[in-house]
Amino acid sequence: MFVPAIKGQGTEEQQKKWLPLAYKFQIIGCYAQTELGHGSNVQGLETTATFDPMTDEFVIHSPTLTSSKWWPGGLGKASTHAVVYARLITEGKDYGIHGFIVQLRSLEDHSPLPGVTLGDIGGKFGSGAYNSMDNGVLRFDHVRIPRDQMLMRLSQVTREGKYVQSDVPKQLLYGTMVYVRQSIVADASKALSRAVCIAVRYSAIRKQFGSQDGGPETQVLNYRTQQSRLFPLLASAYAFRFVGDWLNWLYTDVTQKLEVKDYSTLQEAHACTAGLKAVTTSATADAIEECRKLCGGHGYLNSSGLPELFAVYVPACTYEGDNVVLLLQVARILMKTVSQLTSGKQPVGTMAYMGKVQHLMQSKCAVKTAEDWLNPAFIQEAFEARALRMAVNCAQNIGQASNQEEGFYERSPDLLEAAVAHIQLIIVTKFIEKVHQDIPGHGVKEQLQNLCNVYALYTLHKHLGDFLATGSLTPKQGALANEQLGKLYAQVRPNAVALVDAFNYTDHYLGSVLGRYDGNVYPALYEEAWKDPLNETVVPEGYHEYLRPLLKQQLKLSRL
Ligand SMILES: CCCCC/C=C\C/C=C\C/C=C\CCC(=O)SCCNC(=O)CCNC(=O)[C@H](O)C(C)(C)COP(=O)(O)OP(=O)(O)OC[C@H]1O[C@@H](n2cnc3c(N)ncnc32)[C@H](O)[C@@H]1OP(=O)(O)O
Ligand SMILES: Cc1cc2nc3c(=O)[nH]c(=O)nc-3n(C[C@H](O)[C@H](O)[C@H](O)COP(=O)(O)OP(=O)(O)OC[C@H]3O[C@@H](n4cnc5c(N)ncnc54)[C@H](O)[C@@H]3O)c2cc1C
Repeated sequence: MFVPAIKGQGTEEQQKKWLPLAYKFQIIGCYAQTELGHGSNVQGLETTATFDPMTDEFVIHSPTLTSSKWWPGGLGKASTHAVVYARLITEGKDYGIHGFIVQLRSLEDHSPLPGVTLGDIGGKFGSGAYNSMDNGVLRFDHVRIPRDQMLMRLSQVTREGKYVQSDVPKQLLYGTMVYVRQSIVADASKALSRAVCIAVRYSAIRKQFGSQDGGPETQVLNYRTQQSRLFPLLASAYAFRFVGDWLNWLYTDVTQKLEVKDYSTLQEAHACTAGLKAVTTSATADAIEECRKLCGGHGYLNSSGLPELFAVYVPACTYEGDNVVLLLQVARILMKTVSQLTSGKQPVGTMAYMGKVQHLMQSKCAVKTAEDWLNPAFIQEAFEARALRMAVNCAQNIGQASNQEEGFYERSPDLLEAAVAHIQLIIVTKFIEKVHQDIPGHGVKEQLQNLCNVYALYTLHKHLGDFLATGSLTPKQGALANEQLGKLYAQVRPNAVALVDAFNYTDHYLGSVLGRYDGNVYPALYEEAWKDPLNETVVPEGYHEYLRPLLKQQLKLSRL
């Protein structure tokens, strides 16, 4: 994040100076935004950067305990520099949050520079790999930096101390977060597909209970309940991959537009990255835990790979924007779009469907049989109607409040659901678009088509309340969707293992005895147990000190 921050907010000159140093690891940088007292509310940060025209320097200071930087990854032990976000004060006026490059440690011996106090914030959730990340705490006591270490692409402070705003939107200050949020969506698919690969492979190996005619035991993957819990997660892994690819395209497109000062798609980029980050990370965190349960008792062993995957993954719901906070950003943009519908302004990009308001508010779903749900046009329209009607309902309810902000606050739980509906529509749409493209490989398209339908109909089934409450579907149509879903699971079953093998993960990368490619699970589990340090001794440490006296005493008592 240090590098993208300099790329996005630094002038060409600043980029020329700092980026080669970072690329060659001659300096190590971190992204120091969050403080002890404020993370979500970036405008509430308290660290100050006060310009001193006498010396042509900024004085970086932490005025309160709550202004201590808290969480930045790489800060605690490794970083020599940070991009620090602080309130810029010049000529006695507070101009709000800006980025500054600040050296923290000596390049000679790595000791903190004068006025800098820093360290690691301590152990984190689980005993997994995230504890190898040195998330840190940082305080400044009037630390001076040259004026040219303010990141000056978006605004500048002159030698005289005059504040000059460039003609670019101030939201570009948040550009690094937009970049990382789109990477996090791609990362969600990776984490989810790892968990699903382990659970599918193991479910094909694991057998429980005999068949009714006394034949061999049943692979747990053949249980309908196992399929109905697992196959939607498999479909989600593919869905997130495709929407992640599309989001990467959108981000690249926005970046190219920004270079020629076209800011028209900035809002779209913010809404899509924030919303997709929130929906995909929440779904992935839940799915990894579900995969653990799908592996029964063995899923709880560290050697299954799932506990560590969960512990490392779950903060994704919080970092780079708490998911609820991000969904409320999407909701704000939805409300703005709804309010502009009456003025005739045509929504664009992923909001374009809202332009069909007249039709979608009254449309009746034409599904009559379970097979009708295989028609992508029916799926698309049902998701569009649900999302639009939820947004319009929210807007109408907010409109009845005494003021907009109060209404937004009161209706925020409904707004969250409306935002989720909009984002799920994007995921479904991008999956449908994907399966309409040319897809090489015999039968691959058909499999992707099945997964696309599983993702859409499972999402519909899970959120059926939304579809019914908005009148987008009848209860009968909801039941038909569920009936079709069951048929789809049966079609996915013969290819389930191939569909996870297609992720092409090595055993080393998966790090799971349950998810081994060769399926040799039981010998591997048995062997793994013996590697436990507890098994290095037969008689445990502490036996003579604690257990023996206790056992002896019991023996004496029983002889009395
Ligand atoms: C690099 C490779 C990555 C690989 C990825 C894999 C894994 C990643 C691994 C680890 C990640 C590790 C660490 C994570 C690091 C961090 O967590 S860094 C800290 C991140 N912090 C946050 O995300 C804070 C969340 N808060 C915010 O984003 C914002 O402050 C806010 C919630 C959006 C509110 O801001 P505020 O200024 O109050 O805005 P307001 O609501 O008033 O909106 C003003 C207008 O600005 C628009 N807007 C808001 N955000 C953006 C944006 N990002 N881009 C564009 N526009 C934005 C908003 O829509 C408003 O527009 P109007 O037109 O005025 O309505
Ligand atoms: C592993 C990890 C790595 C991190 N790395 C970095 C880093 O490198 N650099 C950095 O600067 N930061 C980093 N962070 C900080 C991270 O970005 C913040 O923790 C995150 O943005 C959430 O902010 P917060 O902690 O202030 O949560 P809070 O905002 O305090 O959230 C607490 C609760 O309040 C709710 N809430 C908050 N505001 C609202 C609202 N307006 N409406 C409704 N509900 C609300 C939230 O939903 C949540 O339930 C990291 C955090 C973690 C966990």
